[in-house]
Amino acid sequence: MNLPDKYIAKMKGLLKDEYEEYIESFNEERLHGLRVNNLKIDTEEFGKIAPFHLDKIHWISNGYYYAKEDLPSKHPYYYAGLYYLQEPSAMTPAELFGIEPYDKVLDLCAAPGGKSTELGAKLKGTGVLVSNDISASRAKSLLKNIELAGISNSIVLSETPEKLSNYFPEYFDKILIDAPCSGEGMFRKDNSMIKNWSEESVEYYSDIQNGILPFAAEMLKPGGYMMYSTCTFSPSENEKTISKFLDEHEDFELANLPDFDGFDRGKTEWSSSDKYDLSKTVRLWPHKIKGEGHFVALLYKKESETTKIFKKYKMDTREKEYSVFVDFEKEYLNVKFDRSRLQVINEKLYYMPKEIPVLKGLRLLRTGLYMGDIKKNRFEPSQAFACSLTREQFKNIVNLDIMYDNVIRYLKGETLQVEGAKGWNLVCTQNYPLGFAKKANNLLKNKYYPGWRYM
Ligand SMILES: C[S@@+](CC[C@H](N)C(=O)[O-])C[C@H]1O[C@@H](n2cnc3c(N)ncnc32)[C@H](O)[C@@H]1O
Repeated sequence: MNLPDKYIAKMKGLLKDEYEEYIESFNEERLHGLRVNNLKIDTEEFGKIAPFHLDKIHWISNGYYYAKEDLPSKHPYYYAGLYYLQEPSAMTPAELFGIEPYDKVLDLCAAPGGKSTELGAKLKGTGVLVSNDISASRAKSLLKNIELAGISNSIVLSETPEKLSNYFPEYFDKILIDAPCSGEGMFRKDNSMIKNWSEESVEYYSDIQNGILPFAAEMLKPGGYMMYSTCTFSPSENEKTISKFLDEHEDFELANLPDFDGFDRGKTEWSSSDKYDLSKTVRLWPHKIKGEGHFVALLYKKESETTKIFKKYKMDTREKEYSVFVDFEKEYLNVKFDRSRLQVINEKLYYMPKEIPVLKGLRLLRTGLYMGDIKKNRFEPSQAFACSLTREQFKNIVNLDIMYDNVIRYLKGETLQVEGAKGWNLVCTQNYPLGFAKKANNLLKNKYYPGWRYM
């Protein structure tokens, strides 16, 4: 491991007696983590059906370590959205945040969606999840992961925090800032992070973090919580960022995070003042826990009267614009969608979250669930819609046995010759939805989204 001399000197200074243990942790194999998507399947049930070598991650209720040779990204259950592959320590912020159904949640630096997909699962289809990333290309993978996970109540954006703050004043109950950082905690997992490291890069990221936090604060309701996390060790990006923020925001205070075996705490002596008890924050070290490096802080915005109002989004779609969907619903669905949330935009039908602000002028990748396309005489359901459904919600099912190659053939976009009712079918494996197909004559026409095909 070729660590920069200046980095070694800095870590020796921070860790003192513990430095040798830290360095030895680089000789250990990196760990592989998988987080079960509880929107689709219960954690214990997944443990029973998954053909992987699983070991529970002790501080993550739905997290498992898997063996490298399991290749879970190649398994059809991955395509059914049953889990997300994520480094174990990176699961910590969403696990500790205390998201509750009906919360309005913002994930400000969200791509590619490791934490957003869990925040969405914890909302259980209620409230609203706004997932944003400043990088338009990274926001595209974020959208895919949100759709694959079956999260239906989300807005996906690619904006600056400053611009967002004009649209969502004191709107959110909870905001996660998983900040861009110098990535020191990922050195063992990703060698390229080492090459990009310099003392200047630490200062560069610290400036960005200090720039993001005040805008996040403006979007949080009084009485709401803001979580700040990084995957780096440097105090300038962790304790010092938090103490600087608290110096400038007297309406905020640090909230305590729980303790688990192997957790270390943040250090007040590593911040720029002794005014705040940084031991309420959490530090994860690769020599103390089976995971990489992470820092997590929880901030509480004190209660006060909110004076901020946001301009409400008004639905402006009349039933006749989506009448083809109503026919589709009668013929194929066992659920009825709330008419007041259906919105047609450019011949696409969306199921919108409730009580959202006007979004005009923002770089939007998705508002709500993209259900499908309104064609002249018919409705064409989308891949995202298939991912949001359970087997019970659709009338015609083609259930492919996981043991046979028809599952992979379907995911590759091939036409199958299998039994099925005429018209639209929800294709599942072991009753977990994968996508749509349309039965005509004796063939099952494959409607799996071409951009997501199995490679
Ligand atoms: C640590 S990564 C986020 C990882 C993500 N939360 C996950 O769990 O998959 C930080 C992200 O912040 C984004 N970013 C950088 N500067 C930003 C800014 N000023 N506003 C919003 N996002 C920003 C980057 O594009 C990057 O995707």
